[in-house]
Amino acid sequence: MGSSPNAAPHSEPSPEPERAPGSVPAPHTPAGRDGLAALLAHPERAVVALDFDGTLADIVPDPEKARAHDGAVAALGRLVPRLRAAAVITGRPAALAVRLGGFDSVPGLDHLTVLGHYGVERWEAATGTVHAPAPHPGVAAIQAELPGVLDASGVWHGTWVETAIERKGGQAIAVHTRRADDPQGAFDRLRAPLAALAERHGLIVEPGRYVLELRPPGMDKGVALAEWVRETGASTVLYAGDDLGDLAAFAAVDKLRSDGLAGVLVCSGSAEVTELADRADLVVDGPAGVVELLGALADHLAVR
Ligand SMILES: O=P(O)(O)OC[C@H]1O[C@H](O[C@H]2O[C@H](CO)[C@@H](O)[C@H](O)[C@H]2O)[C@H](O)[C@@H](O)[C@@H]1O
Repeated sequence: MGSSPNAAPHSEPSPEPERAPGSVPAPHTPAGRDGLAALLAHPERAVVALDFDGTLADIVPDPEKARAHDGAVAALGRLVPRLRAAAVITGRPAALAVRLGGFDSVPGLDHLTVLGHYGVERWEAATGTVHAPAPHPGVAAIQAELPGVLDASGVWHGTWVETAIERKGGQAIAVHTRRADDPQGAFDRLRAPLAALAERHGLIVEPGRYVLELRPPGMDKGVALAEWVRETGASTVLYAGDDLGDLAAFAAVDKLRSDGLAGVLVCSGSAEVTELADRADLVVDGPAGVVELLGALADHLAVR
């Protein structure tokens, strides 16, 4: 997709990773192979962090209808008890990710952490509670102005504007173009006016898969991941993501590796986003491939 977050679909299949012994797919980089070897040798020192939409959940036109891919929660339930810790790091509100993912009250996931809104919110399975800061005042101001800005863009007509807006618990607001007649054209046309709107109210625009999210600055998945890994005391980290918002987490893993930790970067591959595949140690075939990887890790660790 080059510099655009949403590439034109193509028909090339995702690369099929080689299989390491025990049928865990093998990373194609030396650093990734070292990271995987460290995870398999000492899972009690390893943590796994995963993005939600596009990584644990298939992309669907209506954000409310996203659900964890079949087998994702079961695979996590088998893998996570063998690790030091696990987290889901998502742009979604933490409680919504928990509901859509079905992560609560799952055997094996009783110590899962969900970091929502790119790390601003935190949900712990152990307590079932969410910690969230007070909303940035700019979000409410933008909510009031946004329908007018979208109407003026001419991308949607009438009530369709409302289907484009995702009100994210007052902490951020997302504009989706996937259901517009021309999703990429709408995305391109809205980018500048939404950037201007965000700037007027002290927010930033986070571009994603046919989505432009207006959210407060100061936190990203890289900061969230690095802080959480430090907190766990882990010496190995595996991170899996699919979208531009995950690049900060990829950069954090690179930095942790330069500090001496072992790491594995997994791309949940899609035709819509190619930037992560270029930087990953391992590319798998979307959420189905992620679930297969989690299951293979769990199987391997079960027979150790
Ligand atoms: O960090 P993530 O868990 O990947 O969340 C990022 C955004 O994902 C969601 O939008 C994406 O998934 C939708 C459902 O499949 C899809 O309709 C949309 O086109 C995708 O961009 C979510 O709705 C956003 O709020 C998240 O910020």
